[in-house]
Order: sequence, then structure tokens, then C-alpha cells
Amino acid sequence: MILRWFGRKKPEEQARKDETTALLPEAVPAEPAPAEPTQETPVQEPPVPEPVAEEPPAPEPVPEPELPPPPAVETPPPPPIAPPSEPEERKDTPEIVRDDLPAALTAEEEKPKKGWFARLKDGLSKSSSKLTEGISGIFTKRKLDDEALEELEELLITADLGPTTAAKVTAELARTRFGKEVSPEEVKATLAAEVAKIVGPVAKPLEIDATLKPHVILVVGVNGTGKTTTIGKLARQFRAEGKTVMLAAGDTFRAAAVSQLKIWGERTGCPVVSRDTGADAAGLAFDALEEARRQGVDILLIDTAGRLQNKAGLMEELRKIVRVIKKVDESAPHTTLLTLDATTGQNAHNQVEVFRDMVNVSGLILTKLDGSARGGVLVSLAERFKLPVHAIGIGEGVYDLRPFDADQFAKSLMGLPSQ
Ligand SMILES: Nc1nc2c(ncn2[C@@H]2O[C@H](COP(=O)(O)OP(=O)(O)OP(=O)(O)O)[C@@H](O)[C@H]2O)c(=O)[nH]1
Repeated sequence: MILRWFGRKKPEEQARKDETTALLPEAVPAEPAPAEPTQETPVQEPPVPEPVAEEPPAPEPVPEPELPPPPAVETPPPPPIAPPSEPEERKDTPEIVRDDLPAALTAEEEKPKKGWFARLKDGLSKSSSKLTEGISGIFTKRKLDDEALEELEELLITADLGPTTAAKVTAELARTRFGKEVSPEEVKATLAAEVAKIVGPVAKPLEIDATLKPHVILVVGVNGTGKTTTIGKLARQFRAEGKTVMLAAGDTFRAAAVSQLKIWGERTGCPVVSRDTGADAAGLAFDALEEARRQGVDILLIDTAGRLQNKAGLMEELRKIVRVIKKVDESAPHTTLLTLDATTGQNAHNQVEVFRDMVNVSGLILTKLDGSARGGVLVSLAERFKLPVHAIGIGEGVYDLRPFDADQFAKSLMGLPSQ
């Protein structure tokens, strides 16, 4: 596989970090789940006032699209047909690009010079220096006694590995080395091995089912956690693998989110299905899936809103998207990715709980591990939720996303060399 260059130009950046962390209370109160509507009774979005001034008012509830006739089992997909008269708000969707990547993606010179492990290690340096300095402080010329173990456990908790992981890892260290003098290097190596054991089972690459046309990937997460950027990075990877990709701008509440996705679409040569601000996100997802089917696209990536300040409204919107796309393909979405911003530390746990209640999250992508001193949170997430971690993001660039590798991550977190 040849990875080609992705454009020099960066997508417009959204200064939404504050928004992201502000959105999540320490513990998000449980909302009563709305009754699952039937087809005959389209859901009416409750008229909850939007607390954020910049967002447009909630759109008028749009009835769910008509259920198309069920596709016959074991029959090939219908031949491409021209869509019937378009609804008024619908815009033309560009045809899928089947040839080479756009020129912007083929420029090699700006590909990262360093290898992934070196960049991962650099990216995790804030997290690792906190740990390694702490370990050196505890274990320089000291025996592994109860007091040292207690200090180590505390250090691991403050580094976001979580109490369960911290207890497990220190217990393992005590089992093999108690009463002996241990060097900081030995401790780091033991911890790296234990961390790799914990995160190993969740390190699962994102698998695309080539028989699906399209394989539908729904991307959910709190605003600012990196959904749109991750979609752009994934789109480039899929395109570089020769797959055809369509993007759906499902965050219809924010005009900036739509234009950001369009920029990624242009750069990666992927058509973007979008609607006017305030349009019904489920209707858009439905149209996008129909269009992707019509064009025989390999992968459809659907962006979504992440306004947790209106949690009930968001839950209804996400569930409606899922319900509606199932009318086109009952097995969709085939993957539901939750993006988590590693800089939010333990707050990421709340986000998993909240989004798991809303949609059937099938895997995680941890973003911003580069800017975070809290990269250890990946370990506690793995321990607690056991959800696959498909990839990690270590920067804003298009090459800054890679499949999650347990061993590399554990070594980088402990500041150890790759061998
Ligand atoms: N350092 C770093 N920045 C990242 C990473 N992933 C995304 N970002 C940046 O985080 C910011 C938010 O990313 P978006 O992709 O817009 O997040 P979003 O979840 O789509 O947010 P909304 O558009 O508000 O829904 C942008 O400035 C991105 O460039 C990462 O892995 N590392």
C-alpha cells in the first residue's frame, strides 16, 4: 500500500477545547430513555431551548423518510438509477472519485519525517515524563516495600491509569520483586509489560467489510473531541488503500462543522453530502446512505453533532439517525466510533457511559494523545469498558492517526525505547 501525501493546507480550526470540557459535568445525570417510536408515530423533537447562543434554534421536527421497499435477499444491489425529483433542500452530491488520489494527497514532501513510534513517544512525552520522573523519585536506591508500593499506586492513579489498574499493576510488581532493591528502569519495564497486557485485548484495527457497499461508519462524540478531523484522517487512509469514500455532514447545527468536513472532502477527494444549517440530521444520513448505495461507494463516514448540553435532544437525534439509516440497510451502522479527547482525562469515562447509552458504540478512537499529560486514561478505559480501541490520534495532521498498538503505546507511556 502506498501512503501518499495529504495536503499542506490544514482544516479550519475550531477553538472548542473549552466547550468540550465545559460540556461534561463530572457525573452526567441519567436521562429517562424516550419511548421508542413506531414508524407511524414520527418522533417530535422536544422543544428544548438551546443554551448556546451561536447555535441556531432546534429545527422543526422532520418526519422520518418513507420506508423504501425491503431489498430482496440474495439479490444484487439495484442498478444505479437517477434519483427521482429532489426534495427542495437537497443539494447535488458530487459523484464518487474512482481514480487516483487528488494531487494534494500525492505530495510526498510533507509526510512526517520521523517514524510513528518516535512521534508517538514525542506525543506521549507529557504523560510519560510525569510517570518516569515519579518512578525515579520513588525507586532510586530503594527497596520495594509497602511504602514504595503505596507511592507508586498513587502516582499511577494521578497519571489517570485509574485505581483498578494501579492496584493490579503494583500487585504484580510486588509479587515478583517485593523486598528487593529495584531500579527505576526495572519498574518502568515491569509497568510497561503490565500496561501492554491490559490494553492488548482492546487493540483491534478497524475492519472494513468489503462486501458492504457501503460499510457505514457513524462517528459520535462530544464537540471538539476530534470527530471531523478523525473522519478526514480515516478518509485519507481509506482512499490511500484504494477505497471509495463518501462523507455525510451530520452535524447540521454548526455551519462551521459542515464547512470543515467539506474541506476534508475536497482534500481527500471524497464527495460530501450536506444540507443547510438546521436541517434534519437523520434525513441527511438517510439521503447520504441512499446516495452511497446508488454510487456503490465502499465506505460512508457520517459526522454527527455532540452537544451534550442538550443531552436529551442529542440522544434523540443520534437514535433517530440510527433508526432511519436502518430503513435503508438494516445492518447499518456497521461501525459506531466514539472519539475521546485524551486531554480530558477521567471525563472520558463519563463520555463513554453517556454515548454507550445513546448508541451502540462499537469502538473508540483516542485523540490528542500528543497534547495530553493524561494519556494513561487509555489504560483505565481499556480496563473498565473493554471496548476496542481502533486508533489513536497524536496530532492535527492527516498522518497523525494510526491503528492502536498495545506494545508501542505501553513503551511510549513509560518513556522506553521500542526494543
Ligand atoms: N493535537 C491534536 N489535535 C487534534 C487531534 N484531533 C483533533 N484535533 C484538533 O481538535 C480540534 C477539534 O477537532 P474537530 O475534529 O473539529 O472536533 P469535532 O469533534 O468534530 O468538533 P465539532 O466540529 O465541534 O463537532 C481541532 O482543532 C483539531 O485540529 C489530535 O489527535 N491531536
